[in-house]
Amino acid sequence: MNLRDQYGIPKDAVITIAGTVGVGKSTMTNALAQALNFRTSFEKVDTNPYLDKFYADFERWSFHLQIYFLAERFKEQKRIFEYGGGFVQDRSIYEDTGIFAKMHYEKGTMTEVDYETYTNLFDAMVMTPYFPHPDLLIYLEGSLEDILARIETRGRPMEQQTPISYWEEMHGRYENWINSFNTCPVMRLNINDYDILSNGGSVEPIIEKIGYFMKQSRNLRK
Ligand SMILES: Nc1ncnc2c1ncn2[C@@H]1O[C@H](COP(=O)(O)OP(=O)(O)O)[C@@H](O)[C@H]1O
Ligand SMILES: Nc1ncnc2c1ncn2[C@H]1C[C@H](O)[C@@H](COP(=O)(O)O)O1
Repeated sequence: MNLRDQYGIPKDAVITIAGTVGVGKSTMTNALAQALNFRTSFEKVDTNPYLDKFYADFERWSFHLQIYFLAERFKEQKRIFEYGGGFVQDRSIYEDTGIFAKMHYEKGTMTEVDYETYTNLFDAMVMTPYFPHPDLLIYLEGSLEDILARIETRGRPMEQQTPISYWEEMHGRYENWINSFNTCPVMRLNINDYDILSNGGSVEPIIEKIGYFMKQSRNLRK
C-alpha cells in the first residue's frame, strides 16, 4: 500500500507549506509530493522580474513585487482547482499579506496608499467564500541561527546581501502570525525534529502526522 493510502490522506488534498525564507519549504514540498504522488506548486524565483530589484530598493519595488506574487499565486490556485487537488504548495498565499506586505508597510518601505490598494485587492480575491483554502498548512519553524545558516548555504546573492536585521524581523513576525492564524488547520514542524535529506532520513513520520491532522480537521468539519 502507498503511504498516502496507508495514512488516509485523501487524493484531492491540498497541503501548503509555510515558513520564513530559507527554512526548508521547497525541500519539504518536493519530498512530500514525491511520497504522496502529488503535484507541486512552486514560487518561481529565477524568473521573477522584480525580486532582484526589490532587494536592491525595497521602497521602489515592494508594491510591484506584491502584485506580481499575488497574480502568480492566484494563477497557481486556479491550476490546483482545475486539477481537482492532489497538490503540495510551496508557500501559502496568506504569508504575502500577513508577513511581507504588512512588514514593508509597517517598516516604511511600502506607502499607506499602496498597502491599502494591495490589501483591498487581496481581500477581494482571496478572503471570499469562493476561494478554496488548503486542507492543511504545514508550518516549518526553526531558530534564527539555523535559518540564517540555510540562507547562506543556499547562496542567493540578493538574500545574502540583505542585512540580518531583515531576517530577524521576519522571523519574529512569523511567530506572531502563526499563533493567530486560523484560516485553515495548521500542523507545526520544527526543523530539528525531522530528517528528510540524509541517507537514513525518512518522510514517513511526517506523512503519518499529516494523516492524523487531516482526520481530525475533517471530523471537525462534519
Ligand atoms: N531538512 C533539511 N536539512 C538540512 N538542510 C535543509 C533541509 N531542508 C532544506 N535545507 C537546505 O536549506 C536551504 C533552504 O531550503 P529551501 O527548501 O530552499 O527553503 P525555502 O524554500 O523555505 O526558502 C537549502 O540549501 C536546502 O538544501
Ligand atoms: N510576498 C513576498 N514579498 C516579498 N518577498 C517575497 C514574497 N514572497 C516571497 N518572497 C521572496 C523571499 C525569497 O527571497 C524569495 C523566495 O522565497 P522562499 O521563502 O525562499 O521560497 O521570494
